[in-house]
Amino acid sequence: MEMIKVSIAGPRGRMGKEAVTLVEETNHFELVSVIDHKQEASAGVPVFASLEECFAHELPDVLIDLTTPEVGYTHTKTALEHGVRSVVGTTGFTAEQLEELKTLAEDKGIGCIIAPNFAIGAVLMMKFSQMASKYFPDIEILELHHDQKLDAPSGTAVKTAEMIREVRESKEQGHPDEKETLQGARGAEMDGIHIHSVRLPGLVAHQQVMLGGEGELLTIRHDSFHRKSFMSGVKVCVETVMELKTLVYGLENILE
Ligand SMILES: NC(=O)c1ccc[n+]([C@@H]2O[C@H](COP(=O)([O-])OP(=O)(O)OC[C@H]3O[C@@H](n4cnc5c(N)ncnc54)[C@H](O)[C@@H]3O)[C@@H](O)[C@H]2O)c1
Ligand SMILES: O=C(O)C1=N[C@H](C(=O)O)CCC1
Repeated sequence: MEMIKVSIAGPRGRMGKEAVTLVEETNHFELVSVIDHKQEASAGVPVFASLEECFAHELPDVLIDLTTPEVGYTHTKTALEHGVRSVVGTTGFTAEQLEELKTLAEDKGIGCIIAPNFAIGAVLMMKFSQMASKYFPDIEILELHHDQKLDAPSGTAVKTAEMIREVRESKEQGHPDEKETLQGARGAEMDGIHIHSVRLPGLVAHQQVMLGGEGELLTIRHDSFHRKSFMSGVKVCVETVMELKTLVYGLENILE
Protein backbone atom coordinates (compact mmCIF):
# COMPACT_ATOMS: atom_id res chain seq x y z
CA MET A 1 0.00 0.00 0.00
CA GLU A 2 1.27 3.50 -0.83
CA MET A 3 2.49 5.61 2.11
CA ILE A 4 0.12 8.47 3.07
CA LYS A 5 1.75 11.56 4.61
CA VAL A 6 -0.47 12.95 7.37
CA SER A 7 -0.52 16.21 9.36
CA ILE A 8 -2.70 16.57 12.44
CA ALA A 9 -4.20 19.82 13.75
CA GLY A 10 -5.05 19.69 17.46
CA PRO A 11 -2.57 16.93 18.46
CA ARG A 12 -2.79 17.63 22.20
CA GLY A 13 -6.58 17.37 22.33
CA ARG A 14 -8.63 14.38 23.53
CA MET A 15 -9.19 13.23 19.93
CA GLY A 16 -5.89 14.55 18.58
CA LYS A 17 -3.84 12.36 20.93
CA GLU A 18 -5.68 9.23 19.76
CA ALA A 19 -5.22 10.29 16.13
CA VAL A 20 -1.45 10.75 16.63
CA THR A 21 -1.28 7.19 18.05
CA LEU A 22 -3.38 5.83 15.17
CA VAL A 23 -1.14 7.42 12.52
CA GLU A 24 2.05 6.32 14.29
CA GLU A 25 0.77 2.74 14.59
CA THR A 26 -0.48 2.40 10.99
CA ASN A 27 2.23 1.05 8.68
CA HIS A 28 1.11 2.93 5.56
CA PHE A 29 0.56 6.28 7.37
CA GLU A 30 3.43 8.66 8.12
CA LEU A 31 3.00 11.56 10.57
CA VAL A 32 4.94 14.41 8.94
CA SER A 33 3.88 17.39 11.09
CA VAL A 34 1.40 18.69 13.65
CA ILE A 35 -0.32 22.05 13.95
CA ASP A 36 -0.58 23.37 17.49
CA HIS A 37 -1.27 27.09 18.01
CA LYS A 38 0.57 26.96 21.35
CA GLN A 39 3.44 24.91 19.88
CA GLU A 40 3.41 22.67 22.95
CA ALA A 41 2.89 19.40 21.11
CA SER A 42 5.75 16.89 21.16
CA ALA A 43 4.88 14.17 18.70
CA GLY A 44 8.53 13.85 17.53
CA VAL A 45 7.73 15.69 14.29
CA PRO A 46 7.86 19.40 13.36
CA VAL A 47 5.26 21.48 15.25
CA PHE A 48 3.79 24.55 13.50
CA ALA A 49 1.79 27.37 15.04
CA SER A 50 -0.36 27.76 11.93
CA LEU A 51 -1.46 25.75 8.92
CA GLU A 52 0.16 28.29 6.58
CA GLU A 53 3.57 27.74 8.23
CA CYS A 54 3.06 23.99 8.10
CA PHE A 55 2.19 23.99 4.39
CA ALA A 56 5.11 26.32 3.59
CA HIS A 57 7.40 23.63 5.07
CA GLU A 58 5.82 20.58 3.40
CA LEU A 59 2.41 19.72 1.94
CA PRO A 60 0.99 16.53 3.48
CA ASP A 61 -1.26 14.18 1.52
CA VAL A 62 -3.96 14.49 4.19
CA LEU A 63 -4.73 16.93 7.01
CA ILE A 64 -6.70 15.53 9.97
CA ASP A 65 -8.47 18.35 11.80
CA LEU A 66 -9.61 17.85 15.40
CA THR A 67 -9.76 21.36 16.78
CA THR A 68 -12.65 23.78 17.39
CA PRO A 69 -15.56 24.85 15.13
CA GLU A 70 -13.99 28.19 14.05
CA VAL A 71 -10.45 26.85 13.61
CA GLY A 72 -11.65 23.65 11.91
CA TYR A 73 -13.60 25.60 9.30
CA THR A 74 -10.64 27.93 8.53
CA HIS A 75 -8.22 24.98 8.37
CA THR A 76 -10.43 23.01 5.98
CA LYS A 77 -10.81 26.02 3.70
CA THR A 78 -7.06 26.75 3.77
CA ALA A 79 -6.23 23.10 3.07
CA LEU A 80 -8.55 23.00 0.04
CA GLU A 81 -7.04 26.26 -1.25
CA HIS A 82 -3.57 24.65 -0.99
CA GLY A 83 -4.74 21.47 -2.75
CA VAL A 84 -4.50 19.38 0.44
CA ARG A 85 -7.17 16.76 1.24
CA SER A 86 -8.77 16.94 4.69
CA VAL A 87 -10.40 14.52 7.08
CA VAL A 88 -12.40 16.67 9.45
CA GLY A 89 -13.77 15.36 12.74
CA THR A 90 -14.34 18.82 14.15
CA THR A 91 -18.04 19.55 14.61
CA GLY A 92 -20.12 22.72 14.86
CA PHE A 93 -19.96 23.90 11.22
CA THR A 94 -23.03 25.76 9.91
CA ALA A 95 -24.97 24.53 6.86
CA GLU A 96 -23.63 27.57 4.95
CA GLN A 97 -20.02 26.69 5.83
CA LEU A 98 -20.53 23.07 4.71
CA GLU A 99 -22.01 24.27 1.42
CA GLU A 100 -19.14 26.71 0.85
CA LEU A 101 -16.52 24.01 1.54
CA LYS A 102 -18.30 21.57 -0.79
CA THR A 103 -18.27 24.12 -3.61
CA LEU A 104 -14.58 24.83 -3.00
CA ALA A 105 -13.69 21.10 -3.00
CA GLU A 106 -15.58 20.62 -6.29
CA ASP A 107 -13.97 23.68 -7.88
CA LYS A 108 -10.52 22.40 -6.91
CA GLY A 109 -11.32 18.72 -7.61
CA ILE A 110 -9.93 17.71 -4.21
CA GLY A 111 -11.25 15.16 -1.73
CA CYS A 112 -12.48 16.18 1.70
CA ILE A 113 -14.41 14.16 4.30
CA ILE A 114 -16.31 15.87 7.09
CA ALA A 115 -17.56 13.21 9.49
CA PRO A 116 -19.54 14.34 12.54
CA ASN A 117 -19.04 10.89 14.04
CA PHE A 118 -16.27 8.41 13.17
CA ALA A 119 -17.67 5.55 15.27
CA ILE A 120 -19.11 2.74 13.14
CA GLY A 121 -21.76 2.04 15.80
CA ALA A 122 -22.88 5.66 15.75
CA VAL A 123 -23.26 5.56 11.96
CA LEU A 124 -25.42 2.44 12.29
CA MET A 125 -27.48 4.13 15.02
CA MET A 126 -28.11 7.04 12.63
CA LYS A 127 -29.01 4.74 9.74
CA PHE A 128 -31.32 2.57 11.88
CA SER A 129 -33.03 5.74 13.13
CA GLN A 130 -33.51 6.92 9.54
CA MET A 131 -35.04 3.54 8.61
CA ALA A 132 -37.30 3.50 11.66
CA SER A 133 -38.52 7.07 11.08
CA LYS A 134 -40.57 5.86 8.08
CA TYR A 135 -42.74 3.89 10.49
CA PHE A 136 -42.39 6.07 13.61
CA PRO A 137 -42.40 9.72 12.50
CA ASP A 138 -42.59 11.14 16.05
CA ILE A 139 -38.98 11.43 17.14
CA GLU A 140 -36.92 13.09 19.85
CA ILE A 141 -33.11 12.98 19.98
CA LEU A 142 -31.24 12.99 23.28
CA GLU A 143 -27.50 13.54 22.90
CA LEU A 144 -25.20 13.30 25.91
CA HIS A 145 -21.56 14.43 25.98
CA HIS A 146 -18.72 15.38 28.35
CA ASP A 147 -18.96 18.90 29.78
CA GLN A 148 -15.92 20.27 27.87
CA LYS A 149 -17.76 20.11 24.54
CA LEU A 150 -18.02 23.52 22.83
CA ASP A 151 -20.88 22.97 20.37
CA ALA A 152 -24.53 22.11 20.98
CA PRO A 153 -26.36 20.31 19.60
CA SER A 154 -23.71 17.74 18.69
CA GLY A 155 -22.74 17.23 15.05
CA THR A 156 -24.09 13.70 15.33
CA ALA A 157 -27.53 14.89 16.47
CA VAL A 158 -27.73 17.41 13.62
CA LYS A 159 -26.65 14.74 11.10
CA THR A 160 -29.22 12.29 12.47
CA ALA A 161 -32.01 14.85 12.06
CA GLU A 162 -30.78 15.64 8.53
CA MET A 163 -30.79 11.94 7.59
CA ILE A 164 -34.31 11.54 8.96
CA ARG A 165 -35.39 14.65 7.05
CA GLU A 166 -34.38 12.88 3.80
CA VAL A 167 -37.09 10.24 4.28
CA ARG A 168 -39.68 11.86 6.59
CA GLU A 169 -42.01 14.80 5.97
CA SER A 170 -41.57 17.78 8.29
CA LYS A 171 -43.95 17.24 11.20
CA GLU A 172 -45.13 19.29 14.15
CA GLN A 173 -44.73 17.06 17.18
CA GLY A 174 -46.46 17.26 20.55
CA HIS A 175 -49.62 19.22 21.28
CA PRO A 176 -50.29 22.12 18.85
CA ASP A 177 -51.01 24.39 21.84
CA GLU A 178 -48.03 23.36 23.97
CA LYS A 179 -46.19 26.28 25.65
CA GLU A 180 -42.83 26.35 27.38
CA THR A 181 -43.18 27.86 30.86
CA LEU A 182 -39.39 27.61 31.12
CA GLN A 183 -37.59 28.58 27.89
CA GLY A 184 -35.75 25.66 26.31
CA ALA A 185 -37.79 22.97 28.04
CA ARG A 186 -38.62 21.32 24.70
CA GLY A 187 -35.03 21.55 23.45
CA ALA A 188 -33.89 22.71 20.02
CA GLU A 189 -35.92 21.82 16.92
CA MET A 190 -35.08 20.72 13.38
CA ASP A 191 -38.04 20.00 11.07
CA GLY A 192 -40.18 19.16 14.07
CA ILE A 193 -37.60 16.82 15.66
CA HIS A 194 -36.70 18.00 19.16
CA ILE A 195 -33.04 17.72 20.15
CA HIS A 196 -31.97 17.72 23.81
CA SER A 197 -28.30 18.21 24.78
CA VAL A 198 -26.91 16.91 28.08
CA ARG A 199 -23.40 17.93 29.22
CA LEU A 200 -21.92 16.17 32.26
CA PRO A 201 -18.48 15.17 33.53
CA GLY A 202 -17.94 11.42 33.19
CA LEU A 203 -19.68 11.17 29.82
CA VAL A 204 -17.82 10.68 26.51
CA ALA A 205 -20.28 10.63 23.57
CA HIS A 206 -23.74 9.09 23.64
CA GLN A 207 -26.97 9.43 21.70
CA GLN A 208 -30.45 8.03 22.13
CA VAL A 209 -33.07 8.38 19.42
CA MET A 210 -36.59 7.83 20.78
CA LEU A 211 -39.38 7.01 18.34
CA GLY A 212 -42.89 6.94 19.73
CA GLY A 213 -45.96 5.17 18.34
CA GLU A 214 -49.41 4.24 19.65
CA GLY A 215 -48.69 2.25 22.81
CA GLU A 216 -45.01 1.67 21.99
CA LEU A 217 -41.59 3.27 22.11
CA LEU A 218 -38.53 2.32 20.07
CA THR A 219 -35.21 3.50 21.51
CA ILE A 220 -32.03 3.33 19.40
CA ARG A 221 -28.93 4.13 21.42
CA HIS A 222 -25.18 4.30 20.85
CA ASP A 223 -22.46 4.87 23.45
CA SER A 224 -18.81 5.74 22.88
CA PHE A 225 -17.08 4.97 26.18
CA HIS A 226 -13.59 5.66 24.83
CA ARG A 227 -12.23 7.82 22.01
CA LYS A 228 -10.55 4.74 20.51
CA SER A 229 -14.08 3.99 19.21
CA PHE A 230 -13.58 6.76 16.63
CA MET A 231 -10.22 5.62 15.26
CA SER A 232 -11.25 2.89 12.80
CA GLY A 233 -13.45 5.52 11.13
CA VAL A 234 -10.57 8.01 10.99
CA LYS A 235 -8.37 5.35 9.34
CA VAL A 236 -11.00 4.54 6.67
CA CYS A 237 -11.46 8.26 5.98
CA VAL A 238 -7.71 8.91 5.53
CA GLU A 239 -7.51 6.02 3.05
CA THR A 240 -10.72 6.94 1.20
CA VAL A 241 -10.11 10.68 0.90
CA MET A 242 -7.09 9.90 -1.30
CA GLU A 243 -9.50 8.61 -3.98
CA LEU A 244 -12.08 11.43 -3.80
CA LYS A 245 -12.45 14.58 -5.89
CA THR A 246 -15.27 16.14 -3.90
CA LEU A 247 -16.47 16.74 -0.34
CA VAL A 248 -18.29 13.93 1.44
CA TYR A 249 -20.28 14.84 4.55
CA GLY A 250 -20.86 11.82 6.79
CA LEU A 251 -19.08 8.50 7.21
CA GLU A 252 -22.26 6.66 6.13
CA ASN A 253 -21.57 7.83 2.57
CA ILE A 254 -18.26 5.99 2.28
CA LEU A 255 -18.89 2.78 4.24
CA GLU A 256 -19.82 -0.25 2.12
N1 LIG B 1 -16.13 13.21 14.42
C1 LIG B 1 -16.01 12.54 15.56
O1 LIG B 1 -16.20 11.31 15.62
C2 LIG B 1 -15.62 13.28 16.80
C3 LIG B 1 -15.36 12.60 17.99
C4 LIG B 1 -14.96 13.35 19.09
C5 LIG B 1 -14.83 14.72 18.98
N2 LIG B 1 -15.11 15.33 17.81
C6 LIG B 1 -14.93 16.76 17.60
O2 LIG B 1 -13.53 16.97 17.47
C7 LIG B 1 -13.20 18.28 17.96
C8 LIG B 1 -12.11 18.13 19.02
O3 LIG B 1 -12.63 17.44 20.14
P1 LIG B 1 -11.73 17.14 21.42
O4 LIG B 1 -12.62 16.51 22.42
O5 LIG B 1 -10.48 16.46 21.01
O6 LIG B 1 -11.40 18.65 21.89
P2 LIG B 1 -10.14 19.16 22.70
O7 LIG B 1 -10.52 20.49 23.27
O8 LIG B 1 -9.65 18.10 23.64
O9 LIG B 1 -9.02 19.36 21.57
C9 LIG B 1 -9.00 20.42 20.67
C10 LIG B 1 -7.57 20.79 20.47
O10 LIG B 1 -7.48 21.76 19.44
C11 LIG B 1 -6.42 22.62 19.77
N3 LIG B 1 -6.52 23.87 19.01
C12 LIG B 1 -7.33 24.94 19.23
N4 LIG B 1 -7.06 25.91 18.34
C13 LIG B 1 -6.06 25.44 17.53
C14 LIG B 1 -5.35 25.98 16.44
N5 LIG B 1 -5.59 27.22 15.97
N6 LIG B 1 -4.40 25.21 15.86
C15 LIG B 1 -4.14 23.98 16.31
N7 LIG B 1 -4.77 23.40 17.37
C16 LIG B 1 -5.73 24.13 17.97
C17 LIG B 1 -6.55 22.82 21.28
O11 LIG B 1 -5.33 23.25 21.84
C18 LIG B 1 -6.92 21.42 21.73
O12 LIG B 1 -5.78 20.68 22.09
C19 LIG B 1 -14.50 18.87 18.48
O13 LIG B 1 -15.07 19.67 17.48
C20 LIG B 1 -15.38 17.65 18.71
O14 LIG B 1 -16.76 17.94 18.61
C21 LIG B 1 -15.51 14.64 16.73
O1 LIG C 1 -16.62 14.73 22.14
C1 LIG C 1 -17.18 15.36 21.22
O2 LIG C 1 -17.18 16.60 21.15
C2 LIG C 1 -17.88 14.60 20.16
N1 LIG C 1 -18.38 15.25 19.16
C3 LIG C 1 -19.02 14.69 18.04
C4 LIG C 1 -20.36 15.34 17.80
O3 LIG C 1 -20.51 16.56 18.02
O4 LIG C 1 -21.28 14.66 17.34
C5 LIG C 1 -19.04 13.19 17.99
C6 LIG C 1 -18.94 12.52 19.27
C7 LIG C 1 -17.93 13.13 20.22
